[in-house]
Amino acid sequence: MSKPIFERVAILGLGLLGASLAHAVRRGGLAGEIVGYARSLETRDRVRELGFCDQVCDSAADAAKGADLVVLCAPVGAFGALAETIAPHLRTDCIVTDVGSVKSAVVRDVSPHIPDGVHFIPGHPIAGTEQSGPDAGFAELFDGRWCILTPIGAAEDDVSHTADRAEVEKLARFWRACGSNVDFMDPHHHDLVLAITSHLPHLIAYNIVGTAADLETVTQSDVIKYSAGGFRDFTRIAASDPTMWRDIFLNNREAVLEMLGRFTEDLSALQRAIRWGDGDALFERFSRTRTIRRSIIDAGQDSPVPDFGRHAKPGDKKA
Ligand SMILES: NC(=O)c1ccc[n+]([C@@H]2O[C@H](COP(=O)([O-])OP(=O)(O)OC[C@H]3O[C@@H](n4cnc5c(N)ncnc54)[C@H](O)[C@@H]3O)[C@@H](O)[C@H]2O)c1
Ligand SMILES: O=C(O)C(=O)C[C@]1(C(=O)O)C=C[C@@H](O)C=C1
Repeated sequence: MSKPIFERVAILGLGLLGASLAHAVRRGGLAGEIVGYARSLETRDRVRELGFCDQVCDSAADAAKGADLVVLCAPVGAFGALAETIAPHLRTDCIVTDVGSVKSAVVRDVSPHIPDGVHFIPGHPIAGTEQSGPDAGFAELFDGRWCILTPIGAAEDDVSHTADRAEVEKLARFWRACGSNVDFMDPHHHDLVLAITSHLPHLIAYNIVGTAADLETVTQSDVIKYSAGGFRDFTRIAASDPTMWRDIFLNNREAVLEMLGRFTEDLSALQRAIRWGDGDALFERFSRTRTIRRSIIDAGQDSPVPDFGRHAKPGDKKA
């Protein structure tokens, strides 16, 4: 158990990410007090029952008051309004951060509301599951995963010239104590990288599962009964929270459209290779992608099944 890094951590939004963060903060003893806010009474009551916050407030302003760390954990489309609501109540010198899956739009929406003397340091833990809500949270979610911080004005991998250098380092220390590895990027670069590694895969999953569900010649029960490994993996991703993902696509539009354009061209090339029986082209492509998978495993970015960080929680029965 470490010494607390913050006196009062306010977590606004108590779904998968907010709840997991509260659990991780408690596990590490990283805060004197964990205060939570959720929009609905039902969630607030459930969080009181689950007991992972020391206090659950009925308003975001009350939760943020007196906090030296405020973490926005709602869907990214809600961040601007949340920041506006809490702004007058923020303690001077407090750090405001977030866990949103896009960064440029968050900087655009939140920065205008941040008062002088408050440090806004956007962040994104690259850790999640397809589950949502407060019951889905667990302390191990961030263990061994990357958390990307995108301090405003910092070049990639270099936070030395941000005005908030000491605060950036404090926040990085906090995420490390939550189990993460920390990296720095500028928001634009983050959005491009995540567009290909996270957002496009989700779009493809939503689309392929939707296509299968709409087929007339293959019934839905055929799809469910004979769902092979590949399709099954897509259905897990396509079960992710619709509000969260709507907000991600609306707020990372340009980067996603750029990656989607490239993807569509590459898909057309595969289509052509199949049509013309060009086995060499298919073989070359599949061999190249196999190397990527091996590099991910070699880099320790994939874990053996069952993967508690992604598919299940410790204590869950093996499927
Ligand atoms: N789920 C993932 O895999 C994952 C991973 C990394 C980052 N994120 C980011 O974390 C954030 C939260 O995602 P999650 O998976 O915890 O979602 P979730 O649906 O489990 O939880 C979101 C919470 O925010 C609350 N909320 C919704 N609208 C709100 C509003 N207008 N004001 C205040 N609260 C509101 C919801 O009631 C819910 O409690 C998102 O910004 C998402 O992009 C998610
Ligand atoms: O594993 C999953 O279920 C996830 O989708 C997690 C995932 C990802 O794409 O890797 C989803 C969104 C994030 O912002 C970060 C992580």
